[in-house]
Amino acid sequence: MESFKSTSIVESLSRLYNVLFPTYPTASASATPLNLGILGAAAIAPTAVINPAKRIPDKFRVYSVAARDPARAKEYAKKHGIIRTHESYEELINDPDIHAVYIPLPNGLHYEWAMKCIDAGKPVLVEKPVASNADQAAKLFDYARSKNALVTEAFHWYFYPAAAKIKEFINDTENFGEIIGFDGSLTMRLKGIESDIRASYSLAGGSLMDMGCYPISWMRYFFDEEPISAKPLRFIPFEKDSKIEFFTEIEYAFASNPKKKAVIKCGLQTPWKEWCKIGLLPFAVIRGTKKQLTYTMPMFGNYFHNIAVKDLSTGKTQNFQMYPPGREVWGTYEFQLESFHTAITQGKVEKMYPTEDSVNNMRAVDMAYAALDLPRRE
Ligand SMILES: NC(=O)C1=CN([C@@H]2O[C@H](COP(=O)(O)OP(=O)(O)OC[C@H]3O[C@@H](n4cnc5c(N)ncnc54)[C@H](OP(=O)(O)O)[C@@H]3O)[C@@H](O)[C@H]2O)C=CC1
Ligand SMILES: O=C1OC[C@@H](O)[C@H](O)[C@H]1O
Repeated sequence: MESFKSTSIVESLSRLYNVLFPTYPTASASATPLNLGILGAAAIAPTAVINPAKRIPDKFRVYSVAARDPARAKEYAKKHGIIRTHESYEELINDPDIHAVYIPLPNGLHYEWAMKCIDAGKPVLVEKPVASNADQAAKLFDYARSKNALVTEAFHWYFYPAAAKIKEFINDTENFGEIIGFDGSLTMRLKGIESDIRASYSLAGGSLMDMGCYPISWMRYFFDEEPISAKPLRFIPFEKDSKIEFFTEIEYAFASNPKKKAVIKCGLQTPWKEWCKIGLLPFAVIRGTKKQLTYTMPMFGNYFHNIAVKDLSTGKTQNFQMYPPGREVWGTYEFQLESFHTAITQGKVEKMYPTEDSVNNMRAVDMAYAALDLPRRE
């Protein structure tokens, strides 16, 4: 609890200003940053790596991007200040000047291109979910191990210091009680969803794949236990492809306690009514027998986050924040990228999202699809 504190409005506004209007440090003269290459002129790359790299210019520089259409790559590179482009994904990963690769391709292409990066001898940060299903994820990491290669999933929330502090807090059984429940939610209403990669079964889309994988990963992280079964509570299919869910609600059960349950809500096209009930912001609620903790904004926490601890015996709630001292403006992505650098340069792979968690997370996603009677993503 000592590491949790309340943030004043002035602190919050000043931090928010600096997050929205960032100033970046310049690289030191002696710096030898790693050259990062991006596969695909993807919408997420500026948030996930291009801007975060500007905060750590001694460690990374975004060196190149490749797109299916080379002209698109050139335009994207110009817009984002990327040094050069490659004519194809293949050419980029095989260039000796590229030291590491980031894969923000559609989910269904993660496995294929991560395997190719291993063969090209490149450490690779793969967007979530790391593969289309658990078998693929297991194969990918087995292959990476056999080649002593670094392949890691971009579950950026994991790197925000508040997550580990919360875990420490809830694991103090004397204070928190036994952990018996979880509610996690990540929902949105995406514009242009019909033509989005998330609505394509052949690209391994779906709301569990895109959004649900986050609250599932929070559940597994805070519970430190794998679910044994999943029960579908609600499912709204995409009218043009019933294999794609636009909104899903799933309940998981656990072996340690038949009463222990976790409810996950995720939506690509969340019904307005549901949004009014659950709110727009992502959250993870961990229920103990003595206390209940609500972590609002486990991702994008540098804009704002809140940790509400309710004492179940008094009914009183205290609210805290945990902006990392000296790095208040850093988001999940900056911490993730810095860890990726440490893993590459110092071999500290334990800094990255654990590979067994990547596989088990996909197992929980596969389990949910089976429970919904929907085909696993391939
Ligand atoms: N960490 C995070 O916070 C977030 C992660 N993501 C993840 O990042 C990945 C990309 O998401 P996002 O950036 O929103 O998606 P985009 O559609 O913007 O980008 C996907 C890229 O994949 C390339 N691509 C290659 N083959 C295909 C194909 N057959 N169909 C469509 N695109 C193709 C395109 O690159 P090209 O330029 O070569 O045409 C495109 O730029 C997903 O895995 C998603 O889960 C997404 C959002 C947030
Ligand atoms: O990873 C993600 O996080 C944020 C969402 O808006 C997005 O769709 C998803 O891909």
